[in-house]
Amino acid sequence: MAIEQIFETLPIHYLQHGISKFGAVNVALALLVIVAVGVIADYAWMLRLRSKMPPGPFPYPIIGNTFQLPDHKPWLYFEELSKKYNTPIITFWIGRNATVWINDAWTASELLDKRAGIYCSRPRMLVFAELGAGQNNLVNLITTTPAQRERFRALRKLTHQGVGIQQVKRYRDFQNDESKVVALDLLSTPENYVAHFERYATSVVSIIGFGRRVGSSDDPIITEVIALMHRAADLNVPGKTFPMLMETFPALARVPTEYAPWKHGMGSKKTSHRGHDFFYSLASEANEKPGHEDCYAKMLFKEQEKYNLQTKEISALAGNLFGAGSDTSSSTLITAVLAMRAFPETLIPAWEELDRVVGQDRSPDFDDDANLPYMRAFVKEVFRWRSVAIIGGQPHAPVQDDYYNGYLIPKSTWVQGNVWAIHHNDREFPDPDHFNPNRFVKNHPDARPFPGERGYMTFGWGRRVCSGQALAEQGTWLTVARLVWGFRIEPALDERGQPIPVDIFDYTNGLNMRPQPFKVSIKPRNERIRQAIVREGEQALTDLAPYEGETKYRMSTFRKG
Ligand code: HEM
Repeated sequence: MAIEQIFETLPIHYLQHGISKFGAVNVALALLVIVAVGVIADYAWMLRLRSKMPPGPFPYPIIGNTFQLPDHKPWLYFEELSKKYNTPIITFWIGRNATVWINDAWTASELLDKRAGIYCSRPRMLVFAELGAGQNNLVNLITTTPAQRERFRALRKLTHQGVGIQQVKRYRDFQNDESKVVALDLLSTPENYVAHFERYATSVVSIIGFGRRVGSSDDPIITEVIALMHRAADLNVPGKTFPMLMETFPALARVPTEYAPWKHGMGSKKTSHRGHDFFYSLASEANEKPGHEDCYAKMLFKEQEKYNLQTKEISALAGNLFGAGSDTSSSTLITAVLAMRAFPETLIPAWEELDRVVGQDRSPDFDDDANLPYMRAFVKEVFRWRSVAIIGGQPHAPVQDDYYNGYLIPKSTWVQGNVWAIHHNDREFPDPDHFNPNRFVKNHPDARPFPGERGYMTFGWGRRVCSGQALAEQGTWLTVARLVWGFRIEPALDERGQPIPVDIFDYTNGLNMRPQPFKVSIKPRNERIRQAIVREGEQALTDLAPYEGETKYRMSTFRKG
């Protein structure tokens, strides 16, 4: 803390006065001594803290370990460090901030689930929160004081009124219809499978939020909003380049955005927290439009007075549907296609089960879930194999000092669950890069103990566990089951007729990761199934007609300020 305080308490007029009285050289020397003493005191504080915290690489003054971070995929590096220090939790200094990385399922469960009351907060996050979605957005909300905790409970309750476990059952009809449209679209333009998944995921949350479906991949909600979410996910990976380097040098965040290229446009007053005004406008537009009385935006306005909701809060709650629920769900579906392409042997038992239980004249429905245990295991393995939120989303932070195995984890420390390492531990998941649904088949020899009933930690932990988990799980199950039931996912061929290989490690470097574009052949399994897909898809489009509509707002207009 010492250094920041020195700079903050050094008003410029004292400096001018000092220079005229003692001369520039003397003042410069005095300043140097003050800075040196400050740095030494600060470093002593860091090292003292380090001696009590979980092990990790030795930090340097001011910069900590920041410059030891790799250029890409830091989760692999933290997994390695955990092995090197032979401990499930390690400490890594981002500048002068100690961050703790949990690399093991049992430790994550012990700290983040069992001690959920302690690890329920978020740390101060400069890039993701203060310059990004806002520290007061539910996803980033700090909950150290009783007032903050009360606000957190209110915002979380409102979110659950939109996408809680009970609520999302109401959405099954249109979610199912949108998923049938995906299958229909895959018949005509299979090469655009990524766009179809993005449209599906965005449309589902848009109907929930605003009573309006997204019928085309050219809809600005996709071309502008989702593009922005991708950018945000890419910029928010711990790293030694800007903008994340501002976490190491927080003073740089104070420079006005127009003079600070390192901020990558973040924190601009004109855009007021990443398009907030845009989401508020979308919500109030939906609120004023007659019909779809049960959409989330209308509920927020109805509850505005009771919960004293501010404009920014309405905006953030509405925007979170897209921010948290669209890229995540579509990336998971892309991963499912990669798994199906790379591990075709896993489809044979799935087809056997689907043909036996569902048949070929209709696609699987929510009611079939209980009778399709292998399909359920298949989807769980999709969530485990390449989890989209690869570092568990935003960090947690303890609301008080805590001890684990004798190590101190100080209040407000940045605590991150390394989902990559957790889901790649040989002890729980032998041969972890092998896509193997049998790991989740009850009593199968490939199944291993894992904390919690789900068998994976893809949706986070404790009080901050993903609010949209039920929605994402039911939609992913249904769409993956429909894909497996309906299609052969096989190698695409190059111009010489040779199969084009895929690389199961070639993923993006984002906070939410997805496979890099890959080519694949997607064809209906047979004519009978093709006809069922057409019939169901066309009916779904008719049933979805009441949700057709346009918004007059464009995010680009707001962002130009
Ligand atoms: C496959 C899809 C999804 C995945 C893998 C996912 C994963 C996550 C993860 C890992 C977190 C952080 C949890 C933690 O801090 O412990 C999170 C938080 C959150 N997610 Fe999701 N998510 C998905 C879909 C959704 C959807 C569809 C919605 C809503 C429509 C949603 C809304 C949220 C919200 C509001 C939070 C913040 C919770 C808080 O801080 O209290 N997510 N999600």
